Order: sequence, then C-alpha cells, then structure tokens
Amino acid sequence: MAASGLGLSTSFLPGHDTLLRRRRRRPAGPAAASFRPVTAELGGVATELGRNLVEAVGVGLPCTVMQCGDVIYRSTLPQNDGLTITAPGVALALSAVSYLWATPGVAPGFFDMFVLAFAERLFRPTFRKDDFVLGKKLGEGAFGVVCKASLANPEAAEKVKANGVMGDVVVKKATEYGAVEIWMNERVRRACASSCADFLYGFRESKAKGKGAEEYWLIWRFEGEDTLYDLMQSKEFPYNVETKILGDVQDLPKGISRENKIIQTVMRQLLFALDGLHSTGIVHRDIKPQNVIFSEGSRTFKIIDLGAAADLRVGINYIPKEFLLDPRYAAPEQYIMSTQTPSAPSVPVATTLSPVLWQLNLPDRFDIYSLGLIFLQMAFPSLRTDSNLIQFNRQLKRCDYDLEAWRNLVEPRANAELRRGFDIMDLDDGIGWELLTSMVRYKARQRISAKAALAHPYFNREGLLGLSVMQNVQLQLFRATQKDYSELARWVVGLMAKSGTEDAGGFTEAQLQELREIKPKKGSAQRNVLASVLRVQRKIVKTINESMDELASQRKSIWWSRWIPRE
Ligand SMILES: Nc1ncnc2c1ncn2[C@@H]1O[C@H](COP(=O)(O)OP(=O)(O)OP(=O)(O)O)[C@@H](O)[C@H]1O
Repeated sequence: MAASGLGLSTSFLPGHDTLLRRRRRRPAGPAAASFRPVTAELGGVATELGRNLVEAVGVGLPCTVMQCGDVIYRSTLPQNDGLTITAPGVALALSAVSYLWATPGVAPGFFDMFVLAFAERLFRPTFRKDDFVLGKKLGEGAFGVVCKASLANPEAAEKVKANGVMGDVVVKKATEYGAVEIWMNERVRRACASSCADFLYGFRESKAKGKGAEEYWLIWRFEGEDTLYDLMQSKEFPYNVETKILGDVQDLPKGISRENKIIQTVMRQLLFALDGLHSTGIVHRDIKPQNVIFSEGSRTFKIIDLGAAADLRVGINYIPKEFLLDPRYAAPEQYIMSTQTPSAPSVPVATTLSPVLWQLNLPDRFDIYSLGLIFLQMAFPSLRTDSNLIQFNRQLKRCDYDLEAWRNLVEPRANAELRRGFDIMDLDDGIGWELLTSMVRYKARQRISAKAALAHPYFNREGLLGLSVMQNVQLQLFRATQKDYSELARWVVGLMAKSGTEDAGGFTEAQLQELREIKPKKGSAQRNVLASVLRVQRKIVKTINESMDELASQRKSIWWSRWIPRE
C-alpha cells in the first residue's frame, strides 16, 4: 500500500502512524472533500493509489502540513519569555492599580470584606449578654442606651484580656441602627483602630418571637470618663487637657502661646483620627466634642459614636438621614453627597464607582467643617456654649460662610475673650487662622482634607518662620491647590464661549444652553467643539445619575447585616 510506503518517512513524528491509520479508515465525507484541491494540484494523478498518496501526504508529510520552515525560522529567533512589557501596557496597568487604590480604596476594600472580615470571625472571642453586669448609665439617645459595665465572670474577663483590655467596658444597647454601628466599628478596628474607641464585639440579641424589636449589643473598652465636650466646659481648658496629654505641666508661663500648643496637639490628634477614617472610605458625619473621648490608656483623643457614619466603599448608610445630623456642627451642604447622587447604589456599582463618586463629592470635607468648628471653639472660649455657637452659625450664614467677613464683622467690637481667640489664631503670622479658614468654608471642594491639614505648617513647631525653602514651596503649592478649580473650569468654558463669536462678543448663557442641545453644524468648527464638550460632560453626569437612580430604586436589603453574629 502506498501509505505503508510512506510509513518509514513519516514515522519520525510521534503518533504519526496512528494518525495515518485513522486517516485511512476515514469514510469519504465533507472532510475528505477538503483534500480535493490538493489532489488537483498534483496534476492529474487521479488514480486510487495517487489519491491515497496525496491523502497520506496531507496527513503525513510534516513540512507541508506544519510549515517546518516557519518552525525552524522561529526556533532561530530569541526565545520569548512569555511577558512582553510595552509602554501602553505599563501605563494601563498603572492606571488600573491607581484607580483601585484611590480613596476610598476598592482593592483594599475587597480584601477587607472578603478576607480579613472572615479571618477575624474565626479567631476573635465572642461574648453574650450574660458576660456583662450593667452599671452606670453614660448616655441615652433616640437610638439606644449606653452603660458602663463590668465583667460577670472570669471567663469573660479572660476573653476581654485576650483583646488587650483590662477592667471595665462600655455596652451600648441599640435599636436597628446598631447594625450600622457594628459594621463601622468592625471596619475601623481592622483598618485604623487607633482612630476610634477600642471595639470589642457586637452581636444581635436573640429575642423570643413577638418580644419587641431586635436589639444590638455593642461592646467597647471603657476609654475614660471625659469627652472633649466635658473638658471644654471647664474654665481650666485647655490646661486641663495639657496634663492629660503630656503627663506633666509644660515649663512655660500661662498664656496664648502655651494654649496654642495644647490646641495644636488636640487638633493633630483629631485630624490623625479623621484621616484614618477617611482613608478607609468612612465619613463620620457627627463630629462634635461630645463624640470625642479622651482615652486614658493611649493619652489621645479618639472618636466615638459611628451610628451616623457612612461607608463610601460599599455604600452602607449612604443615604443621609437629616435627623442624624447635629445642626450645630453640620456643614452647610447638609448632605455628604451631592443631591445628584441621592441614594446608595448596589454594592458592586458603589464599589466600582466609589473613587469617582468620592472625587466628585469629596464627602470627607463634611467632617472637616465640623472639626473646624471644634477648632474655633477651642480657641474662642465664648463659642463653647450651645447658645453662642448657634448665634455664631447664624452670623456666619449671614456672611455667606466667609470667616474673613465674620471676623471683619465682629472684631471691631470684640470683647476680651473674643480678642484672645483672634490673638491665638494670629500667632506665627496667622498660620492657625489660615488653617481654620481652610477648614470652615462654604464649598466642600475648597476645604482642606485631613491629610493635607496634617501637613499644614500650623503643625510645624517653629511656625511659618521656621519653614525651609522646600516647606515654603510646599505651602505655596498647598495654597494653590486650595483654589476652586470648578471656577477655573467655568472660566475656561466661558473663555471658549466668548471666543466663539468674535463680532458678537461671545455667547450668552442662553446661547450656551442652546449649544448643549444642538447638533453639530457645518462650517463652524469652534462652535461644534464647544457644543461637543458640553454635551459629553452632560451625558456623563446624566448616565451616572440615571444608573444610580435605577439601582437605588431597587429594594436594597441590609445584606451585610447577615454577617453580624447572633448572641
Ligand atoms: N468607649 C467609651 N469609653 C468611655 N465612655 C464612652 C465610650 N463610648 C461612649 N462613652 C460615653 O457614652 C456616651 C454616649 O455614647 P454615644 O455617643 O456613643 O451614644 P449615643 O446613644 O449615640 O449618644 P448620643 O445620642 O447622645 O450621641 C458618650 O458621651 C461617652 O460619655
């Protein structure tokens, strides 16, 4: 047989004989038809033997089928190591990584949620109601009651000790809002434990059916007796804080310089705590002296009461509840997110879009405004009472939230207390006043972030005079970044608009609106570019808002509360 004649020449290929035998048995069909052109090429060798030979060649002659030349040629080329690095590839990978790590942090968020949270569950000790003996009531709000508690048995004491906590604890029995607070506290414990009071455990109380609403129990270390509010109510403030923070009294005469140093330390600690929260995508939304506790153990101020907080990574508690906001300390925008993104998107969408939404709205600046008011209260004793703070808020509103304008209004007729406040702020060439005014501003976008505030020269020991050339450059850069670039964008668009029609002296606002609607027109390139830019901008905002609304309108369960353990 012809094929057997080829057996020798093709047998160097592994498995080739087997293939050949299979080919020989193959019935004529569509596949066989595909060999016919090859048959024709052989120039009329149409005998059975010839066809068999050609069929065998189709299968068997390796260089015809496999293009050995190619193989040999390629084998002479340098070996490919598998991964080819190109400039666009690197740029793309870098942008993806930066997006995933940008605040509030999609990638670390996933890791936290799906790895750390579960791992923690496996190793942390759990508690039950019976482990605690409730004692003195520390506070009571619309959402629950807070008590100091001791441990009921040695086992419970051991478990608490395993968490590094000795002595008493604080127990909060909360309504359904407790679920949010447990979530936030657990997130904080994993991401920035030192920002808030040490959280030990949270669980849902198991209740017999029909015995009222479910209750959540939250357990913290008892950090200390005093909140910043309690300390500020004393006539001794800020000296009563000095001993607490530093352990001993500074060797300095009493006066504004010394007071400024103490206030600086408190501000640094609070900004540090806020920066921790914001870096992990959490906005507190209820920053006030009552929610700042002094931790005797670490000698620092820590934040408490995360019941109104929002987790922007996954959209938890994203819908702002007005009644949760304390009007005395709330920023003028009231809502941390713009009203254009009114409610929480689904988790995957919230997670994917969170860096974009964060940059669009800068929700962290809500807390910065509240902290700015605390800064003001620490420097100006007369603003420490509720009634005076409310009056200040009214005055500031009348001044369009411009602190400079407020100063011009009250300074000429300032009493000694108010004057002293301005003197503290004016130390070191007014660097404190500059930081304060960059925190208390009407527009969230113009307010400084916690991280930038920590790098502000106010916290430099020598003040402005002690700044090196580089630090001065940094300060100028900082001041430049404080500008409102939305104004700049508007100015650029305005300029484009104005240059649109030279003879008519630019477009009017009505014409601009028209431009947003119109279709491109022949022969007016500049006008069409402007129209396209405006249309694309409008389309992006519209698409984001629509997708948000659509997703938000679907019923959202508090899916994550399933992870909160039952008692
Ligand atoms: N970890 C803690 N250590 C010591 N005291 C604490 C701790 N947590 C809370 N407290 C005290 O309990 C009080 C109430 O706590 P918290 O603000 O969390 O409760 P709340 O029900 O939200 O109260 P409110 O509605 O008044 O804000 C605080 O003012 C503080 O005095």
